[in-house]
Amino acid sequence: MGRASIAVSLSGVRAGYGAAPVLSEVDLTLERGEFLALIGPNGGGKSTLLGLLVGLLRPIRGTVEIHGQPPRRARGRIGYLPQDARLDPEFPLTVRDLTAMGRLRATWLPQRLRAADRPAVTGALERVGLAELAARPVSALSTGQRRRVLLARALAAEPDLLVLDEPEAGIDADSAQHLHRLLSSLTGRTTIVVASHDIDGIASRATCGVTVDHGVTPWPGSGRLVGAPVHHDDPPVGHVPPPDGTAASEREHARSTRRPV
Ligand SMILES: Nc1ncnc2c1ncn2[C@@H]1O[C@H](COP(=O)(O)OP(=O)(O)OP(=O)(O)O)[C@@H](O)[C@H]1O
Repeated sequence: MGRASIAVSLSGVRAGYGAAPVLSEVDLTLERGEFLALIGPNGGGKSTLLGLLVGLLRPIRGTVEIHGQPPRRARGRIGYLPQDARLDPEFPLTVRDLTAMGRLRATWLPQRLRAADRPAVTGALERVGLAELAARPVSALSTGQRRRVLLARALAAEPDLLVLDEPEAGIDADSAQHLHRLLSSLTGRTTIVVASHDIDGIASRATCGVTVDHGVTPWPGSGRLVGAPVHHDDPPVGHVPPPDGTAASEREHARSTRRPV
């Protein structure tokens, strides 16, 4: 694997919000088109890791690169679904408006949507099954529908890297099935990083995975992910199921109590 095919690279990363780091010694390399699942306990650092990828958080130590650039410079290539997006209910924004924000560049200058942006917006709404609600105010949506619009916003960017923080949260069973199919259809073309507690759904569809618990531990078969640099004779990208176990909650617990190696 050459440098050009590397989408995400974290090397010797330590990150957090205060004196004690949340994440330490994180090395992780992801090839273009791979679908990486992050699982782990509450507070383990999944959102923190995603924040590093999208440039919301800078590492205390180490480097983070997206397509060879610092994340802030690569922002135009990243679509991000945050876990906790605050939407002002008083702000008169339609479903289409919010989705279209995914097309805007990261700048404070006023911008107009170009005609060429419209198909991407319409396509993103169709992909999340909200085309019929395009003209509805966001304030009139259910929690799950709002989540799906935010996913549409991330998709509308037509990103090289899609970063999703618990996309399954609050959505119904049909929408979850839809989401699984969507992620499978993007795999191989778009690099995907998803933090999820949906081990049997989303995480089982990933091509590789790590448990995040103040460090990262690759799932069996995903060893290539940890430790840069990556070499040409690495095994090909393939589906890597989450470790076996019994009930999903037990599996989650087993993983969440495992320490980084
Ligand atoms: N903005 C912040 N300021 C201070 N501490 C924070 C902040 N965001 C997260 N933390 C702390 O960092 C740690 C990791 O949080 P993070 O949200 O990354 O975990 P997570 O694995 O995504 O958890 P969950 O599964 O609950 O979403 C937690 O102890 C949390 O309290």
